[in-house]
Amino acid sequence: MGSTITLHNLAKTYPNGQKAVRRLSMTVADGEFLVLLGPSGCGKSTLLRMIAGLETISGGELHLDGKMANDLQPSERDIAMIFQSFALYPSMTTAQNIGFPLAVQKQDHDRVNARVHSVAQTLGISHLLDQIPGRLSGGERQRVAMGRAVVRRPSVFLMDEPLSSLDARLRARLRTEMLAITRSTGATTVYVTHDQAEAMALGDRVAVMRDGVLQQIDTPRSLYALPANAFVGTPRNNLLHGTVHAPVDGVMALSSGAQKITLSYPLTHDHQMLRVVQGQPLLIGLRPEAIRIADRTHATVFERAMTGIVEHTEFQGHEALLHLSLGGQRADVPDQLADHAPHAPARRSAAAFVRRLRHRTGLLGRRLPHPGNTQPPAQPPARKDIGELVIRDSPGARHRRGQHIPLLIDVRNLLVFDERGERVSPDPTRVPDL
Ligand SMILES: Nc1ncnc2c1ncn2[C@@H]1O[C@H](COP(=O)(O)OP(=O)(O)OP(=O)(O)O)[C@@H](O)[C@H]1O
Repeated sequence: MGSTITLHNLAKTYPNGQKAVRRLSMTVADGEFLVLLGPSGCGKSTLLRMIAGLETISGGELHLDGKMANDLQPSERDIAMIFQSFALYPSMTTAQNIGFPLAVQKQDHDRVNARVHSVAQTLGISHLLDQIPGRLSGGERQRVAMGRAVVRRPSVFLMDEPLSSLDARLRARLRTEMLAITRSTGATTVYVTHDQAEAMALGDRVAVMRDGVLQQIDTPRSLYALPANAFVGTPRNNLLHGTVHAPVDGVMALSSGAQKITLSYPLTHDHQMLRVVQGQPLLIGLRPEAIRIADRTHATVFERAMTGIVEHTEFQGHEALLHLSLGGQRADVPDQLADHAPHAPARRSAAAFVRRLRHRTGLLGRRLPHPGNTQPPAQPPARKDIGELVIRDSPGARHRRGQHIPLLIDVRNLLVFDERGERVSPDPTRVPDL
């Protein structure tokens, strides 16, 4: 059995004034595996430690199974925590380390023994029960640490980058095992990582954080398909500066630098709505599946030709990454997003959407300057040295620096964000159809 964890406007300000978590609200369902994803310093560990009771809460409420838990002692929360640096008792054997939480509860020796053996078997470390940690490998020690967390069958697991010190193969194997164990116990899990691939692989849902602010919480599929903003979508997106052209008597197009992507007619609902942001500085997100290397003669009705110039090739064994220049300017995630809490879901009418778009892009009223930041948003510097576009290539292809590469862009897979990084296309009010 797991617990439901509810955070309501949870906040943490450290004594030095550092705001690590800002009014964060979400609910983790009973038995759910939730991944907290975000870059270093965004407040993931602080949030986890507040749930565990290891850090005081500065504001808001924490509820465990509907009961206010802000002031509960860690030992009263039925929570087990697993850290990156697994602190095992060096002089205790594997069996003693795993059984320790039960031993301190003064449980019957035979019962403890039986539980330790059963847990060790599940984790594949029965043959290591008499070893001390100094004689174990990193992976084995992490298994023992997991065993110690699992043995008392807590209703919540909190895991803080538990696998980050292990090599890639072991990490992949252990994370599958960890998922299986938490599923089998029915516990609720909150798992912290800054590894996007790990988050996507593990999470029932993924909560993306930036600078203490929750950006989006959703299933991995929805996060990938419909990122709320450029920050959430960036790790797998190429982000280009661009604008929408919508001449009254011509075809609508997006341009980036000297290159143009004409949209397909009849226009989709999402593309029709882009008319409202014409002429505005925008960010165009191109996911890897939106781009392929092929000549315009191979284009489907949804594909548009572009040309990239090879700046650099990164050989990765199973594939190569081509860094291409498009003659435009690569965009980075706007800093303004940092303090910007995502919008509450809006009404689903097109009119409301248009009004909101207009407001955001300054057609109606001026946007208020960000608190403490009265400067206009600065354009990030051009990074022409490595190109604006990174695409996958077959490892056998030998493209030379300076070579012109024909590209086809699928207009159905375009993401468009406003200059603050908020998604404007696909329609932000659309419910994922996945
Ligand atoms: N005890 C503390 N006192 C003051 N500031 C702190 C303290 N602990 C953390 N911070 C700050 O709070 C912010 C969030 O830290 P936190 O460790 O929660 O981030 P994180 O996302 O877990 O980072 P990482 O992935 O590097 O562990 C950071 O700016 C950090 O420097």
